Amino acid sequence: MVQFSDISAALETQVIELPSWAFGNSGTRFKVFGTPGTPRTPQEKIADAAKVNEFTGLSPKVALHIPWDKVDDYSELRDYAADLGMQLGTVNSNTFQDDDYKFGSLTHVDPKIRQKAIDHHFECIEIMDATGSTDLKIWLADGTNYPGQGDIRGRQDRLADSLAKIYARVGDEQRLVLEYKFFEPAFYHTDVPDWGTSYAQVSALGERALVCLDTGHHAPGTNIEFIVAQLLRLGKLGSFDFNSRFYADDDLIVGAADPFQLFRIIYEVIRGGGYGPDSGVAFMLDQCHNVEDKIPGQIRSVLNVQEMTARALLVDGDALTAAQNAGDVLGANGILMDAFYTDVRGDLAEWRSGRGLPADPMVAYAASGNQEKIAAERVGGAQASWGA
Ligand SMILES: O=C[C@H](O)[C@H](O)[C@H](O)[C@H](O)CO
Ligand SMILES: [Zn+2]
Ligand SMILES: [Zn+2]
Repeated sequence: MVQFSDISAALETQVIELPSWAFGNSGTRFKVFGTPGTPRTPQEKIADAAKVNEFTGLSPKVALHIPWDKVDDYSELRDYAADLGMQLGTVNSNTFQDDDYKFGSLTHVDPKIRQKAIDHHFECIEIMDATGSTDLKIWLADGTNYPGQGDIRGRQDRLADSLAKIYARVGDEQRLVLEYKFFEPAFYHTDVPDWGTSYAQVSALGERALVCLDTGHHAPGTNIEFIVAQLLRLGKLGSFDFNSRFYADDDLIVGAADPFQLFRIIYEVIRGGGYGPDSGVAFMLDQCHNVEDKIPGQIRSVLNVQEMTARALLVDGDALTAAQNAGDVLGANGILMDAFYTDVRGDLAEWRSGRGLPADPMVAYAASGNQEKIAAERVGGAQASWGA
């Protein structure tokens, strides 16, 4: 039986990267709600991410989205973050909000439009050089809405060519992660719809090109942990965009909709060697808090990942392997379920207290008065939101 004390050290190394855009206003096509205290600048987003790290000790890294986090001096932004104990992480490109990309970006039939999209990624790589970021994350809205609208094969060939040009500029200490998504905003075909396509495209590039798995980007019923196991086996899982969903790409708090799925995913990460500081697998959140306050929403999120990580680390691997090899169906399932049903919240609270962190970060943050403080201070100016 694995005890909590056996996994305590493994929990020390967990790093969950926060998305700067989760602190801005986001919403749906129906409405983007404003919230008192929402940041107006990349600096205020980073300050909010630092608050999450202050109360959880889990999130010393914040991902940027370009141009949403555009500033004049990125090394200055790096220093600003460092003063708050934060590192600037993954740089997310954006080729989904420019009129020129209506019919595609890296897949567009017009070489001028493709070059414009490629140049945007060159700009992102220059930003990475200034921020010290290692990962360039590419998610493409590219796709079509009607059969016949686009040449699926031709678009794949143009995508491969564009990615090769971008990859050639990626530094030796840097990586390119390609995110897939089975639909939206395209509703007939998406050019990078599944792990197989992302794998095929990044494998053609080289060893520093990897797959990004967003947990909200699969068809209902998809066994995501199987994809995790396979990509780890192939050495091509670069990063996660963690969130949860009831229906589509809802970008809800990770673990909120299906904590058992999160547990199963993280179990396969651990089993496949994808957990730990040298695993090369980045844990990032990709969420939007449409109705709940954003800082506590992010605190809740990183705690959910930590909790399911602790439960997955409690799986008695030896006993499980023995039961699997013995064909003991219910025994094997029972061993995994025992870990999942182990309530680790008390142990985690003690674990935090032992490290100078609040036993219950949600309660501590609510009592800190920070939410009221930023609501009072951040008046005037435009609140940050998707698209701005
Ligand atoms: O659905 C879009 C993807 O999840 C991307 O990761 C995107 O960049 C992110 O959601 C912010 O819009
Ligand atoms: Zn994503
Ligand atoms: Zn998404």
